[in-house]
Amino acid sequence: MSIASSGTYMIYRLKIEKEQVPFGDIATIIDGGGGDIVGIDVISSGRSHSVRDITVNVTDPLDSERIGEALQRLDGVTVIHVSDRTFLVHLGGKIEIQSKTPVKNRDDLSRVYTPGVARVCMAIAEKPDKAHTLTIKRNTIAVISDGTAVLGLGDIGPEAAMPVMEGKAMLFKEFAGVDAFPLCLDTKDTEEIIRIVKAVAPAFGGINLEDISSPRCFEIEERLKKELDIPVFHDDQHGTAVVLLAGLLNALKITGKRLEECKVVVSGIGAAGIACSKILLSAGVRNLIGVDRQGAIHRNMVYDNPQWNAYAQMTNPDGISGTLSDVMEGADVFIGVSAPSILQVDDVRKMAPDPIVFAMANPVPEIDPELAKPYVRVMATGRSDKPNQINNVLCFPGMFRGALDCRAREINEDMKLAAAYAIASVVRDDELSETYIIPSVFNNKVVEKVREAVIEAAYRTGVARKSMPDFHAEDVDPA
Ligand SMILES: NC(=O)C1=CN([C@@H]2O[C@H](COP(=O)(O)OP(=O)(O)OC[C@H]3O[C@@H](n4cnc5c(N)ncnc54)[C@H](O)[C@@H]3O)[C@@H](O)[C@H]2O)C=CC1
Ligand SMILES: CC(=O)C(=O)O
Ligand SMILES: [Mg+2]
Repeated sequence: MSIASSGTYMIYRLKIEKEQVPFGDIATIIDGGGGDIVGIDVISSGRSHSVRDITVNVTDPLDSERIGEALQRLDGVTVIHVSDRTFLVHLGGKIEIQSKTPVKNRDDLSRVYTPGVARVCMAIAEKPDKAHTLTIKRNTIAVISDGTAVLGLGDIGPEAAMPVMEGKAMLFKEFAGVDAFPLCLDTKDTEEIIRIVKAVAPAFGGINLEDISSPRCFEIEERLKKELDIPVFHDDQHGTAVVLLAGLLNALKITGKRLEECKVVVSGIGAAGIACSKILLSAGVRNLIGVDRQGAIHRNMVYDNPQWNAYAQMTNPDGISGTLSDVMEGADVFIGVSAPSILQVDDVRKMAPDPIVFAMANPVPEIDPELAKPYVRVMATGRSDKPNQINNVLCFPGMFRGALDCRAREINEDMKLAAAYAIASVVRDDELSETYIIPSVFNNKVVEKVREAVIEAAYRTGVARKSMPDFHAEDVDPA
């Protein structure tokens, strides 16, 4: 299974000599090279030649190169250029800033900027809390990364991380109306990241940390949570954990097992793996074994990573050691947040009856779902081109929508658990099946239900700063 196995659209702009080349020859080359023609647009047509854009779906980037080369070799065809629709959508970035009010004349100018703006500044200077209503803080969060654990691509640096962070920002806006601004930092230093985030925090109503590698991500999040009065949420930890729990609650309804009696193996004890393990323990799992590169994490070892020492105390009650393959014996549930293709079919075959496999590494899962399918009862991945997509996008838009709407000072454990149950509840019992345990990211009930559950939990736990009765009134009265 490759990064692009869902297919990508390539556009070949060809100059075709009409007398020399029947279109069938071009179609044969594309078809033989593994491409599907999905569109033909005539760009210009003269007496002797035409220029056409041929849009082709290819599953492997290497196929697209081979098709281009084969077309170039065809007498009477000139390949003018080849473009990749995925790259085209990234040209100049994917988001922009827009004004909410026009600036057409002197009167507009004097209200949005000086001198009028000065009165608003002074109102905030006298009562800093007004920043929540009179600035973008009310609806804007920062998506912050240092580019060290980007998807499953690893430490690819801040510039290369930007397309993912811009993508997250789009999803916040599209799904929940939250304005999100991507900030990729050119430092891996924990203290410097904390200092920078604190310094930019006045402009934002929340901080979404993204793709920061472990174990630094834990300290960065913990410190920022303590030192800031706005929600700080490391999405790879908690967003993933919330959606995983939602999916597992529904999968267990199908297999008829209880969390308390399941043996759960978690592969990859990094940011996502530790948070997934913690949420499962707080939801009732007792027998959970974490496995990383050197095998099962257990309490008879002392690890350099302090997170693992704490982890060993909370998990693996029988102190089992061994490889991933060893601990898969009799497991009811496998959760993968580690690396591509590390789970073998034989490991799945060793699992207890009705096994549940969530292979969530992106973009390539721990096991190809097609290979695992004959042996698992419920299979899920992080991918949008397969059934049961377990992806944190089901959580973070609604989570921040709710947190901003009640002006929560933090996102706590109750809010996360509430979000998980809310996501699970979107799939009704009469809809539930092996291939439908988790709602689609396009199901608009998800954000609504997560928002409501998060707000309710925020009030219940005393972290909401808007008073309940004023809640809707203030939405229409920004002063
Ligand atoms: N589907 C989803 O919503 C999400 C998926 N992920 C995916 O989970 C994976 C991990 O992400 P993070 O926790 O943020 O990264 P991380 O870098 O914090 O943790 C990864 C962990 O996996 C371990 N690991 C690497 N290769 C391994 C192997 N061969 N066997 C066992 N353990 C191995 C590493 O040592 C590390 O502890 C990535 O592929 C990421 O794309 C992460 C967040 C959300
Ligand atoms: C989905 C996501 O946040 C990740 O793979 O890192
Ligand atoms: Mg991420």
